[in-house]
Amino acid sequence: MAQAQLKIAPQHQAIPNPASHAKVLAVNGLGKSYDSQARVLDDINFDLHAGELVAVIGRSGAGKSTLLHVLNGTIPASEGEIRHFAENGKQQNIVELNARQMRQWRSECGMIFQDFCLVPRLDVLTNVLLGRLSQTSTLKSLFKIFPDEDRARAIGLLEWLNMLPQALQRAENLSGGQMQRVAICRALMQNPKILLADEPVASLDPKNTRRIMDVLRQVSENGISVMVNLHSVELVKEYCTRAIGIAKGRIVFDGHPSQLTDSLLHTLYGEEMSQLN
Ligand SMILES: Nc1ncnc2c1ncn2[C@@H]1O[C@H](COP(=O)(O)OP(=O)(O)OP(=O)(O)O)[C@@H](O)[C@H]1O
Repeated sequence: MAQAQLKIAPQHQAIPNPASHAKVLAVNGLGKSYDSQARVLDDINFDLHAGELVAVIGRSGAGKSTLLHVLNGTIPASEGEIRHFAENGKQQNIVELNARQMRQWRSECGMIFQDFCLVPRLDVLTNVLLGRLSQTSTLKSLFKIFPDEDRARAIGLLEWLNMLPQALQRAENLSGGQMQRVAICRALMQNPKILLADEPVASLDPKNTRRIMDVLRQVSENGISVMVNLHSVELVKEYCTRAIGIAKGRIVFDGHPSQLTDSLLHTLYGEEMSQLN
């Protein structure tokens, strides 16, 4: 996919529904408990399709972040299965992968973390190139030896997200919105089929928020399945093709954002309703 040439799309009038596209994930009976605590995720079931832009919503502590981390494999599941359907027809259960297979899975399932996880003292371009880490030897990355085609792709992605002027700046000198864009470039560098974004617009100003949401929409329109934790129902309704609502670790809503009624939102957010926008 040539994300590097993509341009931010203009405002969309109607949200398409890509639920009929190829299934990429089937999550069945997924559960998670940390230590001996009660279940943080309980009997989670859903399918994910190519090109969907799915918002994961719910009050603080509902389990949204945990869900994305379990899908990505950075946190192990306690029970259930996450079945991945690859383009070549192969299937695998993510919860059963060994370490090598898990590294491969993480290159297909990119994740943008809440705290960006950039290397502060490295320049922006190298941070983006580190997205190829699973496909490059550690020694080569240590000495910043990357193939020309990877460099060209990284530069293309930075250009797409208007970050090329900062390419040689240290990541630690960037603003939050700029760091978020670099984190997206790094995740896309892996050429993922699925992109998970854990609160990518938290603490961003309105302009940067729209910029990031426009990018996520563009990515999904190119066939990548995007799952994003969001706290703004307004953004969910404007951008997402589907919303999954979680309360106390269970899915209580799975449907089109336009179906999110006040009563459903009240079930999801309780007294946090007043803080929504
Ligand atoms: N590493 C951990 N060890 C123990 N408990 C954890 C851990 N991480 C999260 N939890 C607990 O799991 C529950 C769900 O947390 P999670 O971060 O997934 O919620 P969230 O919906 O993403 O919340 P927020 O919107 O505030 O980020 C919370 O009760 C939290 O305290």
